[in-house]
Amino acid sequence: MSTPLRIMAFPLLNARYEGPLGGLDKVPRPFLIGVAGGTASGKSTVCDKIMEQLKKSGLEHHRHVTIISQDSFYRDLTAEEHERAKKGEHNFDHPDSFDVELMRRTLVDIKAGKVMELPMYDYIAHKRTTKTTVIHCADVVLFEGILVFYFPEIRDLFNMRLFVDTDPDTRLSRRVLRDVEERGRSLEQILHQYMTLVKPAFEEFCLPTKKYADVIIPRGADNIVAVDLIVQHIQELMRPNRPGRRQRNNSDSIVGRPH
Ligand SMILES: Nc1ncnc2c1ncn2[C@@H]1O[C@H](COP(=O)(O)OP(=O)(O)O)[C@@H](O)[C@H]1O
Ligand SMILES: O=c1ccn([C@@H]2O[C@H](COP(=O)(O)O)[C@@H](O)[C@H]2O)c(=O)[nH]1
Repeated sequence: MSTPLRIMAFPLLNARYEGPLGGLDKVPRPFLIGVAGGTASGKSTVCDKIMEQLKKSGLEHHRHVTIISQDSFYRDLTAEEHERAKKGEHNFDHPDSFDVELMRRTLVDIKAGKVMELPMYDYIAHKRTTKTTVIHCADVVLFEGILVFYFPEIRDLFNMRLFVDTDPDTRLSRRVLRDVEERGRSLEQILHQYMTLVKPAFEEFCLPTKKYADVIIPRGADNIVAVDLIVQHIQELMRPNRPGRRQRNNSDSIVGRPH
């Protein structure tokens, strides 16, 4: 049995939910950022960079930042599915692989300021682990995953949407190295899963969601300029008593947006 998600307590006194960018003078806290992109595009690395830079800023503007992964919301596998997964034949890249309602409720609770404990995912065992990430008093929550923009009920919860756009050959070579080193896969299994399931699902379900991004980050974490601009923008939005703060307009963008 995999570990269920747990809510530890009810809303914090200072938490509030105000919808995208709140009212004219308030920014929602936590500020929820969706980070999508293909497998091994650098989503986690970009999130780490954003978190590092937000935390680095002076004490006065110190931010509590948490990163969570869509992989915590994979549905539990049946024994038969688990056997297929071990051979690289279960489709973890299809939207049906995720428990979308659980994902939605969890994000709504996070936005409402509830203290949440989310299990981390074990890619070797193909299930959630007993290791958890606790979300508590976060100013910024980054939610990363291949299909975080695919489901409208999830997509609409984000205050900012980033898409990490990395060349497919680069992604495949990174995935091979990572899955051999960290996820206990053989080269044959990685390539078989990639060609039959991962690549077709990327083209059908993930790539079309790029159009929902506020910012597209070419080359991922190598793109220092894009990461710096994003961090500056978040800092500016979250600056207390910022004059003239206005509501988010869906046509707003920071670095660029798709056509
Ligand atoms: N800019 C980069 N240069 C070199 N290696 C990178 C870069 N970004 C990510 N990686 C490596 O590629 C692999 C996948 O990166 P990761 O950030 O985990 O991607 P994702 O979260 O999209 O799957 C990891 O092993 C990571 O260390
Ligand atoms: O048990 C599992 C769960 C997921 N995968 C693969 O992982 C990637 C998503 O993770 P990234 O960090 O974004 O690469 C997805 O493409 C799945 O194919 C898996 O192999 N096994």
